[in-house]
Amino acid sequence: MTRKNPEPWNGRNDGPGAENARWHNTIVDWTPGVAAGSALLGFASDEGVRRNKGRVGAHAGPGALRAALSSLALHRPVALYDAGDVVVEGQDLESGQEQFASALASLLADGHFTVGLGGGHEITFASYAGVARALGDDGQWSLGILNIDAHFDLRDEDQASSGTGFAQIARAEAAAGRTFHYAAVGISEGANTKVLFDRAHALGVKTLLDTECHMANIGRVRDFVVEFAKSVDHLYLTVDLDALPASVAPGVSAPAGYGIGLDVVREVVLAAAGSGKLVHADIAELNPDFDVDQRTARTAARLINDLILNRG
Ligand SMILES: N=CN[C@@H](CCC(=O)O)C(=O)O
Ligand SMILES: [Mn+2]
Ligand SMILES: [Mn+2]
Repeated sequence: MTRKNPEPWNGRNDGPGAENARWHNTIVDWTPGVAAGSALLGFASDEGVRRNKGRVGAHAGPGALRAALSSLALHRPVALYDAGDVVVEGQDLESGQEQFASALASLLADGHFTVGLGGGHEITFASYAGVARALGDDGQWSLGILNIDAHFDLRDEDQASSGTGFAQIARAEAAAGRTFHYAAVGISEGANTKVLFDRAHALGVKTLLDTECHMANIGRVRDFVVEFAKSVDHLYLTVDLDALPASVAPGVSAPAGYGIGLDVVREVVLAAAGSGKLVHADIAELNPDFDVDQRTARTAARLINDLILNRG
């Protein structure tokens, strides 16, 4: 595992000034002591996907997300920082998760809003660990974890993977004497066995199925997010891109057979961003090897942009 410094951002340049602002000519490298803003931290890992028997390639996700963000126009002044990547080398996922958690906790302690760039969904335990450290590991705060995903990722296995993150968090929260607050949006009945649904039920997971997530039902979807956010002190949003239809997000390990529409995902992201509770978000499972015309990366980039610009 290593820490990689940010690389230069490039993109279309239409001239100087705020009216020509894009990500690449606005974002600067994070350095200690910079004014609070929004900071990107990559997690270049697919060791969790490999352990979960998926299609590897997500280690290149952070670079592909930056490339898709670079030319996006910025319509409001915003302080953007790139804090580089934590790179998981070989099979040492746990050291990488620890290093990501430590770097994330420092950024949060400095007052930044942070966005984790995955990487497989093994990023979620690293994100959680960093947020918990920043809040105070032994504190009695409540953290809501909102996951947009086709999968519960509640596998109960000896070895951590991209499919175990929320079971690991549940155990960590119980060990700290806190209640586990987990809400999942876009869950597919076809992609989760009864064992996983039963585990979700036993853990009190609030669930919206993919079949419930459509625009005719958007009021209920929005209420679900708003009520969940109200019920906790702090919110962490994680977006697994395999929640989207395979036509929108082909570049993932496990493309959705059904999937929830981008308009619904955007509403969920905006509701989380506007909750006033959101401290951290991450985007998981982008696998550039299977992407088509950067379709998945571009979609993810718009969601990151929406999240940062609409955070209340
Ligand atoms: N993070 C992904 N988790 C899914 C993967 C499913 C699959 O590979 O088909 C899971 O473990 O259920
Ligand atoms: Mn998934
Ligand atoms: Mn997942």
